[in-house]
Formats: sequence, structure tokens, C-alpha cells
Amino acid sequence: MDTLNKTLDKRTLPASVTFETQENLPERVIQFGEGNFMRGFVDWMINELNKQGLFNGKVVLVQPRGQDKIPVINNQDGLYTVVLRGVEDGEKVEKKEIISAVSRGIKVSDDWAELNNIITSTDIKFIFSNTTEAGLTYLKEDYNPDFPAESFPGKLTSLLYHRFTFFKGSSESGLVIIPCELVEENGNLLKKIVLKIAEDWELPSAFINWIKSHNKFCNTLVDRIVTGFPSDEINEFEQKLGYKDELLTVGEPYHLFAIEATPEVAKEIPFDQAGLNVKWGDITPFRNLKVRLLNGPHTMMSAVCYLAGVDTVQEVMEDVTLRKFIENGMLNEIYPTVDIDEVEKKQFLEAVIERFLNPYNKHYLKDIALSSVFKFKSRLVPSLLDYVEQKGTLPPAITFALAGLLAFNRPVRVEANELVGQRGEVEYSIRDNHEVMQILLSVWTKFDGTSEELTDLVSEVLSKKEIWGQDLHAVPNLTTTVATQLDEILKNGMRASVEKLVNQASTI
Ligand SMILES: NC(=O)c1ccc[n+]([C@@H]2O[C@H](COP(=O)([O-])OP(=O)(O)OC[C@H]3O[C@@H](n4cnc5c(N)ncnc54)[C@H](O)[C@@H]3O)[C@@H](O)[C@H]2O)c1
Ligand SMILES: O=P(O)(O)OC[C@@H](O)[C@@H](O)[C@H](O)[C@H](O)CO
Repeated sequence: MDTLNKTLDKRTLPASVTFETQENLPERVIQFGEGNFMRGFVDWMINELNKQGLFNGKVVLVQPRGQDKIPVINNQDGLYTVVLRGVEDGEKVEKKEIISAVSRGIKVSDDWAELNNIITSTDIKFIFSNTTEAGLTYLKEDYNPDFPAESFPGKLTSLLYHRFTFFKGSSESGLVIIPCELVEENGNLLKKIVLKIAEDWELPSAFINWIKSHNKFCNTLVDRIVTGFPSDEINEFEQKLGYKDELLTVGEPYHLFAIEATPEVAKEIPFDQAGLNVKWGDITPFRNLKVRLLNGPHTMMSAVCYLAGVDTVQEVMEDVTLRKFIENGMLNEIYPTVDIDEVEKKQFLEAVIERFLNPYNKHYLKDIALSSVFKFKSRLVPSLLDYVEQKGTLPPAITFALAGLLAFNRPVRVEANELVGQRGEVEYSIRDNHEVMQILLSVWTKFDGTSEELTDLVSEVLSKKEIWGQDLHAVPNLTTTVATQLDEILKNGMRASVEKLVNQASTI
């Protein structure tokens, strides 16, 4: 049977492929962010709720940036496959499932009127989002109800105002808004930005009161490694599935969703009752644990281990030296800074190591290195500073990772507004926000190769408050330590330098 001219849609799907169609359910959720993570996490969860008759609602996907995914989503009738692969209790697990919780995709520019129509439906109760950390930011912009604002919070404010007007500010028309961006207090932040935009646009005080009194913005913490579309294994996947799926999303079985919300919200979208690992209540302990002990080591390895010659997280964990580097950082430097019950902390650390070793997840360091400077600030600097405060000395693996970050972000040339770095013969793109890239380009262009210049370069970067939100040059000895490590990396290469660091650590 020639299955491979079959695509995942209701018209051409092979009859042998069956799934719960979840037809005729009302649209109850608008989701900003159609990315891999949301499809492999929130929408996968809503699908599970629907299968168990616990929610009975579909999700409208909105692509906040670009429009290229929406036609694909609609061509596939909102259907896509989630494959979860990993090791659970020592056993290999591979589950595949067609997700039918998505009703359709909306192009914000072409379909703005339709989105305004959807927001006035009494069925709509929830807004979810993941627009990356870059999307959950304030932008001063003008209000024009006929066109979508540039920023995600701007679009949301405009839609909420339309809903408020349509329902004349009734209390029942308020929504539950659940942002999933990996930003501290994401719910509070989104609410603050929406209120600021409402003020900028001089929207009536009744609207501001309605936002404050009748809309619930929930802080969240999300955890699942979703590696997305498996480009380099797609042929094998298609053979196994029996159809083509341009939205195929691969991730690990592990998942945790912590949501700070009232019991009423938990009742309305009862993830936990569907057997999902969703915790309602204070998210702070989960956040510190996860961002520091999982995202922190990811960021540590992305620059250093990529430059040391490996490409994926699994390869890092199978390389004796690189694994030691990461485990030293995790165990000796980050672990003591996480203030949480010891048993829970130890279990999480062990689970993360097992997740990093997942032989089925091809998690590319280059992907993790996207916006690596910003990630270093939010995911490693807090541990670095706490360690300095606790021990009165610098954490060697984290400072080495900072030197590695600067080495990774050294452009060899600029191409079409992108910075290009180099590992041996191979070039890679350096992707960060515009301001950070300008600073990196400027400091590295001035650098003439001497060790003194390197100290100036490090001191200039570390003192930039616009990057770090504070002056890191003021941390005693940080500049000189990072400059010495960077000098070593530039002279002897990353592999030799990380080996030396690891050997020094094991002789102490
Ligand atoms: N992939 C994972 O394992 C994982 C796990 C937990 C959290 N996350 C978080 O999810 C986010 C998305 O990851 P992904 O793997 O889905 O990536 P992706 O590239 O598939 O999706 C990115 C999404 O963000 C939107 N976006 C990008 N820049 C934006 C901007 N400036 N304004 C508004 N929207 C913007 C895109 O339109 C898209 O919807 C990441 O920032 C990450 O912190 C990812
Ligand atoms: O998704 P990013 O790019 O923000 O960060 C890369 C990884 O650290 C991240 O995706 C983790 O795998 C994820 O946060 C696990 O829940």
C-alpha cells in the first residue's frame, strides 16, 4: 500500500489510522503560539481531557509571528501527531497519538476580524499562550481596533477590550488567562503589561476594573522536553505512521504543569483528574528547581559542549569529560542554591540526568543556544550570585560556561543581519535579540587578539545592565576569572580547556 502519498487530514488519511475525532465540540480556548512546545504539551493535555469527557472544548491556534504554520494546520484539519519517546522505570516507552483538540488556525493579519468574532463567543473561557520570552514583553504602540497590534500583549488587550465592550463588562464574560512562557510570574507580568497598554490607549476605567476583577491571570511553570519536528528521521517516522504529517511533534513522556489558580479554575479545566501531572497552587518551588537545575545545565552545555564538538544533549551525557563538567555544575554549584526539600531536590536532579540521557530525544545544542545570552541571565546568573553569597567564591563551572558563552557568541562575519559563528570548518548562526547582537558584534570587532584586550572585552560585556539587568563586572573577580578562561579557550580550544577544568575539579 502506498501510504506515503497520504497526509494527516480527514480526507486522505488511510482507513487503518484511527483516532478520536472529537467532532462538534465548541471552541473554548484561544491559544497564542502554535509552536512545537504548545502542541506537544497544552494541546496534548486538552486532547486527553476531551477523550475523557472532562473538558469538551477545542482550541483555536493563533500564530503570533509569521503566518507560515497556519495553512499547514488548516490543511491538516488541525490534526497532528505527538510522539513521546523515552525511558520510564528502566523501560523503553514510545507512544504515538493523533491530537484532534485543535479546531483551526488563525492568521492574525488576514483573519483579525474573525479572531474578534471568536473572542465574543460565550463558549470561549480560556486564553493560553507561549510566545517565547521575547513575546511576553511590553511594546509602546498605537491602538487601532481594525488591525492587530504588533506585540502579543497588545493583540490580547485589543481582543479583551472588544470582548468587554461586546458583553458590556459583565462579570461572567471574564476569561482565565494562562501564559506558559518560561518567565518568572508570567501571569502577573502579562496582567501588568495588559493594564499598562490599556492606560497607553486611554481605554475606559471600567475596562481596567473588569480586567482586574473578572479576568484571572495565572502564573505557571511548564516542563517537558519537546524537540519538535524530527527532520533527520522523518522518513522512518513516516514509514511507521503510514502518512505524512508536517506538524509531527516529538517529545519525552515526562511532563509537569504547575498552575497558580483558584479551585474554580481547576474544576473547569481538571487536568489532574485526567491523570496528568498538573499541580495547582504555589509554583515557586517548582520554578526554582526546574529553571535552575534543568534549564540552567542546558544553557551551560549549549555553548561549551557545542564548541567542544558535540551536537546533542545525549552526546554530552555520553562524553566522560563533558558529562563531568555538567554534573559538577549541577551538583556542586547549582544544587546548593536551590532552597527546597532535600529529598525532592535529589529526586529531581536524578530525573533530569535520566532525561538528559534519553536516547530517543535528539535535542540539539544549537537549538538550545537560541537567545543564549538572555537564557544565561535568567537561568544561570541567579545560581552564580547565590553561590558567591553562600561560599564567598566563584562557581568554576558556571564561570567557565560564561566564558564559553562569549566564545560561542564571537561572530566571524555578518550575513543578512545575522551573526555567523564558526566551529572548526562549520559555520553556525548566532541568534539573540537585536541589542545583544549589536553589543557582541561591537566588542568582538574591536578585539585585536591580546589578553589585555580580552579583559576589557569581558569587563565591557559584563558591565552592560541592558543585558544582565545589573552590573556583573561588580561581582568580585568575575571579570578576571572569565577573561582568563576565555583566553584559554581561544588559545587552546574548547575541548582542551574543558578537560583542564574538569581535571582541576577532580584534584581538589
Ligand atoms: N521545546 C521545549 O522543550 C520547551 C519546553 C518548555 C518550554 N518551552 C518554551 O516554549 C517556547 C517555544 O518553544 P517551541 O519549542 O514551541 O518553539 P517554536 O519555535 O516551535 O515556537 C515558538 C512560538 O513563539 C512564537 N514567537 C516567537 N517569537 C515571538 C515574538 N517575538 N512575539 C510573539 N510570538 C513569538 C512563534 O510564533 C511560535 O508560536 C520557548 O521559548 C521555550 O521557553 C519549550
Ligand atoms: O525552550 P528554550 O529554548 O527556552 O530552552 C531550551 C531548553 O532548556 C528547554 O526547552 C527545556 O528543554 C524545557 O524547558 C524543558 O521543560
